[in-house]
Amino acid sequence: MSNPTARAIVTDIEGTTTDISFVHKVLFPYAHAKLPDFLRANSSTPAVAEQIDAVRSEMGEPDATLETVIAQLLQWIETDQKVTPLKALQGMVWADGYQRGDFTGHLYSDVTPALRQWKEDGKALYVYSSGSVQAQKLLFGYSDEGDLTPLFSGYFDTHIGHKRDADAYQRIVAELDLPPEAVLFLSDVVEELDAAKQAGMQTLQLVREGTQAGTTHACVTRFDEIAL
Ligand SMILES: CSCCC(=O)C(=O)COP(=O)(O)O
Ligand SMILES: [Mg+2]
Repeated sequence: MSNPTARAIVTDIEGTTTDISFVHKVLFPYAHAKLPDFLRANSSTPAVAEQIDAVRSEMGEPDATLETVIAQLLQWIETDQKVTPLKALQGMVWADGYQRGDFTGHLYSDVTPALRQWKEDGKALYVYSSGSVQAQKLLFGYSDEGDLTPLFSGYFDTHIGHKRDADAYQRIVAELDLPPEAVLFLSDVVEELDAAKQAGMQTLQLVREGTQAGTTHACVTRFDEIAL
């Protein structure tokens, strides 16, 4: 599989670099367990208070109590909602877990060698995930393979737009200051790849165990099948 014109690679995390089950069986349960006490203890810290207010706005309930906000956040975690303030708060809670060594960021074994090779070959590497930029930096900074953050030139989360929305990819390409066809987007989710393709980007679907191949995007099962 060859994309010789790609000058930058933007990668998704969950289902692409990282096992979905690490996100759903380690990260989400950790956030579910720790978030309530974290919020009760830190609700007046400005960075936390800002996100609590953003949750109230998303709920359309500006006067919601902290306990109502907590109940809403837990329900969003249970149903895997990609709501920006939830993602910001999850990142804050996971920081403690990574720093204490409760877990490391899972990466498939083919990911790190490929990232290192692409970087050495002069490709610029970026991440685009629904997880917050803080959460992305934590996952790669405290990964199974050590700190990989020096490999990346930048990170994008839902502040740039939602992953199934072509506008988000247009904004990413504008920030990279490259023509869209020079940027390759890697993801396991067809709707995300469709949106990136609509924005003019190259696309490649990762079909990891447990995910399904789409119809219109080229597919690989591992990063070492991608020749750039
Ligand atoms: C950044 S690690 C946490 C992953 C996460 O919270 C998430 O929602 C995964 O979304 P993705 O866009 O990487 O599929
Ligand atoms: Mg994914």
